[in-house]
Amino acid sequence: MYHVLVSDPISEEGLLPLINHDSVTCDQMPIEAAEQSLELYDALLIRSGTKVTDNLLKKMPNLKIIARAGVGVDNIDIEAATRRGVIVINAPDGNTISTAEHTIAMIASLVRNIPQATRSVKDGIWDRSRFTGMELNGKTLGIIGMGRIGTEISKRAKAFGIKVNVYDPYLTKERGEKLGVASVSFNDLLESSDIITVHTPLTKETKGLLGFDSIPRTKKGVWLINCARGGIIDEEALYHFIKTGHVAGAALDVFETEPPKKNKLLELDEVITTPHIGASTKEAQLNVAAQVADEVLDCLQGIPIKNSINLPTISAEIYDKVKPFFHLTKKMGTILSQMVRTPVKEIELTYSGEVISLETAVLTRNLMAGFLSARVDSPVNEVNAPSIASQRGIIHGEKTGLKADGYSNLIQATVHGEEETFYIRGTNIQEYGERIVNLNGFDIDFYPGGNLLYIQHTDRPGVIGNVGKILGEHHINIATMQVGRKEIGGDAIMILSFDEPLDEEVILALKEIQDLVSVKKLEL
Ligand SMILES: NC(=O)c1ccc[n+]([C@@H]2O[C@H](COP(=O)([O-])OP(=O)(O)OC[C@H]3O[C@@H](n4cnc5c(N)ncnc54)[C@H](O)[C@@H]3O)[C@@H](O)[C@H]2O)c1
Ligand SMILES: O=C(O)[C@H](O)COP(=O)(O)O
Repeated sequence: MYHVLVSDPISEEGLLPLINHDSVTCDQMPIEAAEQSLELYDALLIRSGTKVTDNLLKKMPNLKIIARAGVGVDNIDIEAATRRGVIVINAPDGNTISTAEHTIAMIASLVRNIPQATRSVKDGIWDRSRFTGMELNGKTLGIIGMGRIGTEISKRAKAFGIKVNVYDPYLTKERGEKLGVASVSFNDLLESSDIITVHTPLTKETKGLLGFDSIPRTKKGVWLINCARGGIIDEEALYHFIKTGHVAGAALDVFETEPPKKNKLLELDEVITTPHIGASTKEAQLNVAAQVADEVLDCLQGIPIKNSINLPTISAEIYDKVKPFFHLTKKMGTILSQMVRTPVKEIELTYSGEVISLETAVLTRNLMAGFLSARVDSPVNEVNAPSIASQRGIIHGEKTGLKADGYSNLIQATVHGEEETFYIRGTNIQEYGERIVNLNGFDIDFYPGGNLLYIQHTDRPGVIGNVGKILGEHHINIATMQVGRKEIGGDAIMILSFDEPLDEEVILALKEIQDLVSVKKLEL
């Protein structure tokens, strides 16, 4: 008999296949109430209310799977679950439509003052002139993040006669055309939109994407919406620009801290809110519950599951053989994602030398995971990377036969984008471990780890000296430095490593050097 604990409110109807299954006993109660019997459970089903910490996992030694009935898994310590061999799954698209509909409802409510007018009527005040709104027909909606939810919003907005502009650096032109939206630059979106709605994950790049720098570039009287994750719109900046009258109003389903505490935005009439209920409809809850119920049953019965976030799919024996290339391929993907910031159509892996006798498919998936991690909301691993890539129209392929160039093994990953092609080559050398040996035709040799800086420049006397001079002026010690060029006086690159991470100020100073084409920190 399998024991399942459902510790958040999840649609019972959706869970019926699990609840009614002969081999399952299902308890529905919060973690605190199950404290005495935690060691019993084989499966844990949650929403965002349950925090799955390493400590909780320690008390659940029998646990095989954690199922998140929804998208975000930021309340689960994935690393701890993976380490403890617990599979984590989610239901990535079960609540897409409901969240898109909620966003549309928020937009309509905001521009027509519906919550404020409701309050006024209920207070006995019949004031029709105070609530003059804005018509949506003919206005421009800027959607930042054209994934599952952004796409559904664009379809619905068009029915209102709204023109839709989208900004998503990872959206290919072809997909944009297929969806019938105008893909524009971030700046054009800011300048052209009457309403801006964000639908990206919360990442280092999207935190404060609408903030003190960008909001002043929007139209005066712009309306801002956040039904994605708190923090994508900087709350401090939002408050400031509503007070100055630049932003007409905002609709927020999510907050930097939930529930919001002492949040000044809640004092403003121009701000309408809901308590993170984008996914809270009967239908969405039924969808996500049914999706995870099926997957949990499959998992408990040993049937392969589809939406795993961390499932290791290879046996320990195969894992041992591919291990030397495991981190290497992940890092190659991560470097590629930082080198290529434009839409991508294809990732092609070429293997040569000893590595071709191994289970290279897992390495390819691993590299894709490294590449995609910076671009999508939910965790990407070697299990779910291919399906995430295909959802985004990125194809991938593998071949063998690259000349090993004297290395006992060599892996090349080539990214074909709309505007550029970029490749990276890596190897694992017995005495030295992982090395990156070529970046887009530049022979180079560095360990992919630590604090790295990539500089592209023209091969001229004095450039390297100037880099050293600026770093010296900032009291920065260079640990290692590699230079690669294709021909004398042509394009060249440098890879430098440091003991400490570099400040932005140093990067800005380096960018001032003549003959430097690009300067990037490589984060691994
Ligand atoms: N309010 C709710 O109850 C609720 C419900 C479901 C999902 N969500 C949140 O909504 C957001 C979107 O969910 P989704 O399912 O559409 O995710 P998704 O992964 O399908 O789409 C995210 C999109 O953002 C794009 N993106 C990534 N970085 C970007 C950047 N720097 N600038 C512009 N675009 C960028 C990606 O290319 C992708 O197309 C997530 O934050 C998710 O957690 C909220
Ligand atoms: O990540 C999600 O799916 C949404 O934010 C909804 O979360 P909830 O299931 O706790 O409502």
